[in-house]
Amino acid sequence: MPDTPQLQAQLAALEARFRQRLDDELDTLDDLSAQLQTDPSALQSLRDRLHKLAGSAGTFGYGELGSMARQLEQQAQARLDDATPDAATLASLSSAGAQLRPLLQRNEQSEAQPQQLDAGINDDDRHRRIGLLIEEDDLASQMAQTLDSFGYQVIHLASPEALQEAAPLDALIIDTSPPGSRLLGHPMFQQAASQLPPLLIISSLDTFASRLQAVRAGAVGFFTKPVDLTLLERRLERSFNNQQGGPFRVLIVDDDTELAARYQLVLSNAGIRVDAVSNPHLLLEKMRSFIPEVVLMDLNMPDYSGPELAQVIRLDDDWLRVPIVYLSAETNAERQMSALLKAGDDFITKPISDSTLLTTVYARAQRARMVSDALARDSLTGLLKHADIKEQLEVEVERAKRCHAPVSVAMIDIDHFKNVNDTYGHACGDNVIRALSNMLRQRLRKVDRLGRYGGEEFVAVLPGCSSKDATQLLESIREAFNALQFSYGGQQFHCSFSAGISACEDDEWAEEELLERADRALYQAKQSGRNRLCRNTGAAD
Ligand SMILES: Nc1nc2c(ncn2[C@@H]2O[C@H](COP(=O)(O)OP(=O)(O)OP(=O)(O)O)[C@@H](O)[C@H]2O)c(=O)[nH]1
Repeated sequence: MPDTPQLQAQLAALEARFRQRLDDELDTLDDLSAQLQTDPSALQSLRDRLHKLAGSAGTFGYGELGSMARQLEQQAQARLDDATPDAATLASLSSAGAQLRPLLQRNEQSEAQPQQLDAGINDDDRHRRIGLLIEEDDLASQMAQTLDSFGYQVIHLASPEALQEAAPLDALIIDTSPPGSRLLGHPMFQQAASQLPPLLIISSLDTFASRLQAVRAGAVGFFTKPVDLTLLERRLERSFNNQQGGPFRVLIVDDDTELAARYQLVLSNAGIRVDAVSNPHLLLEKMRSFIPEVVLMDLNMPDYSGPELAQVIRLDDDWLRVPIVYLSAETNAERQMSALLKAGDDFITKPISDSTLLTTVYARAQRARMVSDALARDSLTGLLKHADIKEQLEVEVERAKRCHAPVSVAMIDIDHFKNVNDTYGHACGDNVIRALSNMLRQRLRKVDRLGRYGGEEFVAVLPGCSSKDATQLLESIREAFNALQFSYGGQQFHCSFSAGISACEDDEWAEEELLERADRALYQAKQSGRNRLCRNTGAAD
């Protein structure tokens, strides 16, 4: 595979150059911020510099810094558009460099400890920040408590003006129901939807007009009182789904290793995971171990043609969802068509510009993931289905072997769930299942994989996590779930779960063994009284 030292050196050189530029850039931002106090004309330069930084930082792995630069850029733009002085914006812009510098340091620290980053529980994943603009104290505190138990960080906002100060927010929930509320008419909500976090609106009016007003305000969710908090949480989660799922995986099939290395450089620089095969005999093996979401296929190779290899891939039902894109200097439309009729989904014509390559791959990968997700996800919980979580376990075990890193598996089963159904009804039981799945999803990291294994049984795959770390994490979720209060028909009740944990802390284990061990540990947890975790470390047991 073309993961050559030269490529690494190229990437490293690019990154080092950017890192060096960052120091200078933050110094310049400091200067401009200071200048802003006395010279308003500095605002335009400040905005332009922030714009550039927002565009480049993420590409080089400084995602948080890039997002903050984007927020500041938007503030500067808003101020440029509106001549009315605004003390809060001015104060924020006057410390632009100071706000960005800690994010750079934070990035640096996490870069310095890649192992810890992998093995850490939850800490690498910032809790999602949810702003609440809710006047009614009872609703605000009930919502804060529920969102907190799902692992969100709740920020209470006293007024729309507080929005800027609270940025960056991952979502904003506003209550428009108090009589005479003009919240949605506030200038803060008149800006483009792309400049606001995803908006969820609560209203006391369940009418077409109130829904239309919500849509026009750019809402991604609309709820009438009394608010079903489980449903609201689910909608929140759905609005985040597009942002989740880890880097796209792209496989390049090309006998020209130099060229493949070039594509790899461009794609991996944009955060895409890339692998390459130059020997077609290894193609199927690579498909199975890497599980790509897009295949980039050279059209003409010495002993094989691209369409032949594409057809070999298409013989296997498992790969029907994976788009195959030909990379070719072939511009003849008829010949392109003939290749596509055999197999394959798209053409990119060589020479390929970096942006064409990236755009095509992104669009294809995004769509493939959406289709895959829609097919793979369980309708009640939105989690991966049985077969798909097993597939993800395979991917993670392979990765763990490659990186010599641990991976843990947790099998989680709600206790006495039949009683919940029998006492409160099946619909209420469904809500309990949803609540646990939402809580797990929130409290696990983005890199973790979570599936609904059976009725009230879940499987979590935790890459980079030792069994000790996994136990600690699951223990905190067990406590939070047990503390969650469910209500049904005026009755209140609590639920619990038991879990079995196993881990692969060396390279020898197969995924089946991990699942079996977790299952045995779960059985043990049930036998010893439920509402507890048991660990199966693989040591004589
Ligand atoms: N509401 C609801 N119930 C389900 C669903 N899938 C499975 N169940 C029910 O979950 C219950 C599982 O019961 P059991 O396997 O006996 O286990 P349990 O009562 O949880 O007891 P322990 O696991 O031993 O603590 C059965 O009554 C199933 O009908 C679902 O999607 N929704």
